[in-house]
Amino acid sequence: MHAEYWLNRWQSNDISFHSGNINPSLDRYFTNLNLPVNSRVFVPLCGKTVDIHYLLNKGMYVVGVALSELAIRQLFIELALTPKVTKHGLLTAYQAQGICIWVGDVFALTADHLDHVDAIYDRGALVALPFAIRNQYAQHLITLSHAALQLLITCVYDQSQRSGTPYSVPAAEVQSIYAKQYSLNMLSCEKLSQGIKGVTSASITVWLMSPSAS
Ligand SMILES: C[S@@+](CC[C@H](N)C(=O)[O-])C[C@H]1O[C@@H](n2cnc3c(N)ncnc32)[C@H](O)[C@@H]1O
Repeated sequence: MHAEYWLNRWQSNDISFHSGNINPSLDRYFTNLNLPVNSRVFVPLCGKTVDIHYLLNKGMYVVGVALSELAIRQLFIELALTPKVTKHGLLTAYQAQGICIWVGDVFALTADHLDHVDAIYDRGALVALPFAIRNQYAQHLITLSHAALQLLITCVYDQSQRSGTPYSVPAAEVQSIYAKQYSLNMLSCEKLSQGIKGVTSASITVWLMSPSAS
């Protein structure tokens, strides 16, 4: 049901979540990640975000996962890269210089598929998932990446005023799913002047999450 919803959205080009511009919070806070060139950045539920172009231009190796093969074909066309495509069970890898995108369900991905991860960039991923699976997703990311440093962007609004994505993920929920493994630093929390999808009071919150010393 969940997969079908997203695949239909890509099929009908109903991709209002996709922006032609680099996410301003990524540009503002990328240096906070302090990543050397050739670091491996995991972009879960990546779609064809132009933030991947940004990360590649910063010399990062990008690893992503996305349900829609159509999105990933478009991503490689827009990057002007010809991927090598290989099947690995339930997943298909699209690879080119500096990038590997896994097409399939994020929950089918294992740490072996990803290899080492230096940082995670989550924009439009946690907030794309319903409450019932967000904790499972968060624990899965921790397992996949061994709790790699993470830049997380969420939106916050009164969920009772609308249903559907992007879901509101308030600070208390971020803390409850991530505080065990991470030290959480809210870099910013800014009101959206236009609100979000008809809800007038909404904000965007950016978190820098560093692995806790164990
Ligand atoms: C809100 S969009 C955000 C895409 C991208 N992060 C961006 O910022 O443009 C959510 C994306 O997650 C993908 N997706 C949803 N559930 C997924 C899953 N279980 N595994 C992999 N990708 C998934 C959808 O196809 C969609 O492209």
